[in-house]
Amino acid sequence: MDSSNATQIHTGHGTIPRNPGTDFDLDWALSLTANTSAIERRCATLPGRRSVKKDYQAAWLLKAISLIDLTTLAGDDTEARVRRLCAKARQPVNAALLSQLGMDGLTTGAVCVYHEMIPAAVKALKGSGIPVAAVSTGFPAGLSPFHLRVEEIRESVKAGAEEIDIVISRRLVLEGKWQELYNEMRAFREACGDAHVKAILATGELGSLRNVARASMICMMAGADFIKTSTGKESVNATLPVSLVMIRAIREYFERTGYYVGYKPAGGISKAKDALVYLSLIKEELGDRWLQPDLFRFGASSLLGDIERQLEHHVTGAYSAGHRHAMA
Ligand SMILES: O=C[C@H](O)COP(=O)(O)O
Repeated sequence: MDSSNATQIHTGHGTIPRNPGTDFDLDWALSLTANTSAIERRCATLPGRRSVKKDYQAAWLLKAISLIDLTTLAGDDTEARVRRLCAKARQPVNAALLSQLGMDGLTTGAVCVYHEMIPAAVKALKGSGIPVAAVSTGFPAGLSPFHLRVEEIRESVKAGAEEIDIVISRRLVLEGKWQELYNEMRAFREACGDAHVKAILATGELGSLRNVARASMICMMAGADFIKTSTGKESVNATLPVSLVMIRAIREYFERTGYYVGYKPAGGISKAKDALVYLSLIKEELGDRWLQPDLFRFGASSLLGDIERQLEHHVTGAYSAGHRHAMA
């Protein structure tokens, strides 16, 4: 494997090497299995656990905001909608509330749009440091001609996207064509150049958790910077069992290669309490280092609204409790 593409990723949390990928290793990929009932048992315990402590809930909700790829992926997207979304990414929560919480300057992790909307997003985010992510390669089905899918990546990078969310060919997983999947992912990664590539597996269409584990590993071997569950357009999108399988594949890849790969659950995550469960899962399975925007994102179009409502309740609750205390 030529690792000349390997670069350092500089973040506010230190420098990590970008995943250059490894040689194709079929035995390794096929050694991954998934015990569905053990995975479901593990996931069932998560919502009741307290890795993300209740007392610190507001802080965790603020952390969740910093990890959102704020998304609009609709056929009727307009530049005006994208501009509004970018304004929200720059200032995700009411400024007075942020100030009360001591979090002036908080932004979302990125804004995620279709190719046509990249220029509007780049312009609206100028100077903010918030990257534009573009979905690509014939998103969401990924069934356009291969050379056009590769070209779409190049065009999106040229237009200013710093992150590219590609979709894999699900049929390659369903037909067990692992070498072809590796080659496809490798080509997508190369077309991205310096832009970070997130590999969307569309897990709801892969047939089994074992396929999810193997597809995760193949994409990481081929140089994915992130693996992502879903497009948001499948009938089943991000779930906890799928997340556990993908996260454990990330851990195994890290333990064997020393390379960090990020994780992005996406699709249908719209409640603050669900976001906290995902953060618990990451904290327990991968550790705090993965709870930074360079290694974790939520792909979500409506999560921010619920987090904002919960934060408002929290602050109002804290103030009224303080008020009661002061008047007693
Ligand atoms: O990648 C992001 C997803 O498409 C967003 O899905 P959502 O609209 O269900 O939050």
